[in-house]
Amino acid sequence: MPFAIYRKPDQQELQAVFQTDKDLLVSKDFDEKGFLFAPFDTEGDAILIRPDEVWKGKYKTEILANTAHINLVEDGKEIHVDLIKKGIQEIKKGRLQKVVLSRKIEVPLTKSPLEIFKALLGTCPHAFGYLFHHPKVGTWCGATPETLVKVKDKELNTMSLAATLPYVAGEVPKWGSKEVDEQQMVSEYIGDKLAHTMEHLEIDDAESVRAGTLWHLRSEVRGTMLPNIKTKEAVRALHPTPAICGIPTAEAKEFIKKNENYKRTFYTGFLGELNFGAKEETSLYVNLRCMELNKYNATIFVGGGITEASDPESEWVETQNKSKTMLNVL
Ligand SMILES: C=C(O[C@@H]1C=C(C(=O)O)C=C[C@H]1O)C(=O)O
Repeated sequence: MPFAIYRKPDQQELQAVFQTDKDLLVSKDFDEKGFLFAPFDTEGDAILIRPDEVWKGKYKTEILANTAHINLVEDGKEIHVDLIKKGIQEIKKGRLQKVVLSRKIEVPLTKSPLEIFKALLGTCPHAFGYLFHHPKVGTWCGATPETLVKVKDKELNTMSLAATLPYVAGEVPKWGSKEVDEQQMVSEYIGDKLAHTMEHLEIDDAESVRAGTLWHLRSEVRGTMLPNIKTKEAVRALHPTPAICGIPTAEAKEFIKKNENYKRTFYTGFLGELNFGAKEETSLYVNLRCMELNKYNATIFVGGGITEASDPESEWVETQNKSKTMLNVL
């Protein structure tokens, strides 16, 4: 039976949504109620789990340390480094400013989906952790640090999240100009994209936030939507954000589709509650730090933002560091 079980960031509660038949439901206008699971490609179907049964329960997250030694997967390095070089060359031609390039990693499975999900909740308490299953779509699991959009009445919250450094206990991250500029670019772009839908909009200064084994730079963004604007318009204005696609959006998307060596499907899509609960709130997250679970293996997805200032080797290392979040629990 289709279901999603999830824990919101920093919460001590688990929630689950079950659909009692196996129908594949699609949300067209984000007017329905339920749990949404949408792909990266805006032309693809946004899957909806109808909340026939809803369950909530207290869940004390058992905080787990990250494994001291993780075996990173070096396969595919040359292909990914070449892709990054190609991205930098394209940016130098002047049409593209930023493009997010990604890859997938196959790892044999030794644990059940539920064990993996519980371990992710323990290692990433500040993330939105989820386990999604639909017999006609597959099984996905992740712990994402990124909110796409939250809408309550007309109040909207989102964030500009970009730039990555490894987390080292007891040390504060030292951001370089590449990272600061990259995150600033994302903030400005989100501001521009939302401008026509909002009465007013505030974008906070960037702060360092921890996501499992990593640091990111984040600015919170909030505002009030114009009376005639619905969640659908806000989502369409935001997705795909430059945090996971690039700047300008159309050019970056085209470059990704043409040059990435696989189909992203639900990685860098978005998921979460749609018009949910008594107050019909929506809270959607970007599907990052995630994996697709099959019978015998897990497919992990990782990527990073490429700008003119990117160094291909460091960008490879960044995707390796991102993969630790998932490798840690497999
Ligand atoms: C694309 C990913 O993450 C995104 C890219 C980041 C970056 O380029 O530094 C940081 C956070 C996310 O917005 C990913 O985790 O796969």
